[in-house]
Amino acid sequence: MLRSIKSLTTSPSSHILRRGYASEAAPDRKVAVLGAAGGIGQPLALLMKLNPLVSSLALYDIANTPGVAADVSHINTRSEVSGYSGEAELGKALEGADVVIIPAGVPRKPGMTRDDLFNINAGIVKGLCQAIAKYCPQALVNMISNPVNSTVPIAAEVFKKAGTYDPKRLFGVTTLDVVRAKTFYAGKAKVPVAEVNVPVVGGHAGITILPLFSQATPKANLSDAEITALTKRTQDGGTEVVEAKAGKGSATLSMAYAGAIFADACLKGLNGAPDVVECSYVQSTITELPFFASKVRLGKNGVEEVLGLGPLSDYEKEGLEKLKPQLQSSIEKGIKFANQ
Ligand SMILES: NC(=O)c1ccc[n+]([C@@H]2O[C@H](COP(=O)([O-])OP(=O)(O)OC[C@H]3O[C@@H](n4cnc5c(N)ncnc54)[C@H](O)[C@@H]3O)[C@@H](O)[C@H]2O)c1
Ligand SMILES: O=C(O)C[C@H](O)C(=O)O
Repeated sequence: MLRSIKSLTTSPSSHILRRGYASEAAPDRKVAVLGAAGGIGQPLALLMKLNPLVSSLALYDIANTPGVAADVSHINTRSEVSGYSGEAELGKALEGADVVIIPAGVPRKPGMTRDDLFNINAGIVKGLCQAIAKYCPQALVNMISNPVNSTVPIAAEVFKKAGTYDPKRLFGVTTLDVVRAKTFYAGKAKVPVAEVNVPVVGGHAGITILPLFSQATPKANLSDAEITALTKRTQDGGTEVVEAKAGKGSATLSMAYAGAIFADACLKGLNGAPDVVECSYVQSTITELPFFASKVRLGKNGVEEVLGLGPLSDYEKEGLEKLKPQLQSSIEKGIKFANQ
């Protein structure tokens, strides 16, 4: 380990703990972030450092981790922060992890699809998952690296080969689609954004992202044209950011926020909190596709229940049929790669 930094301000008498912000009764939980020095990794490390459910935060990247770890470690919250740099330290970063979050890999540039990242990111994800199978096979894996529609099937195949696959413990992080759908819906429906709920199902690329605005709450009387526009904006949300960043990467800050929400839900589930439900891309039987994003109930073992789609509008039924061939082919591509 290049550097192990203990936060100096996490003694039981610290201000935050005295205020009860971090429950002293919360069990110890280790979270590892792989790709922690990147555009998502850094703000995600910050947000996980702020999470009182985390007792140990391991930050891993192929380079530049010590600086990020030193910086984050000075924040006076519960978790102890350790930085790990380079493959030789990956095992230490992973040992004992309850949740592993993976934002490692290259982001899109304008004109690229997420699938254009496959050639580089598939190999990165495969290597990281082999290490997870070896060092923390029980961990809940939160896959952020794109193309998520393929990287999750790759992870599943790697774990199967290693004999450690548990479909309840593997998640594609699609929370950013939900975050976007909520924001865009609130703006259009003129309802308080904090009260909005919108399930987003399918996958995480273009038309495979299917927001179910017919189930959105609070209810609003939006026209078909408005629903179509909201759906398209949610599906193209990633591209909107890639174009605005003009070659400097894709969503990082909103993704870190979304990743932190999803990891927090995983931790709450592990700790036995009731009714923890988030959308995620998981092994699924609710359609004929082997992986599919939908609402998932989280618990002590990861996925407790994959919830059904609920009633769909005709527009959403059409969207569901359209996305299936594309999602199926991304899944097959991932499986084929992992078994090469
Ligand atoms: N799921 C989603 O909703 C979502 C949203 C945004 C971005 N993403 C994806 O997240 C990934 C990361 O995006 P970013 O903007 O943070 O990119 P980035 O280039 O800023 O950071 C990626 C980091 O990964 C590291 N890395 C590369 N290979 C590694 C390896 N083998 N082990 C550990 N770390 C490694 C790099 O050193 C870098 O620090 C991209 O694939 C992007 O498409 C997904
Ligand atoms: O769009 C991208 O390439 C990154 C991410 O998947 C997103 O939805 O923002």
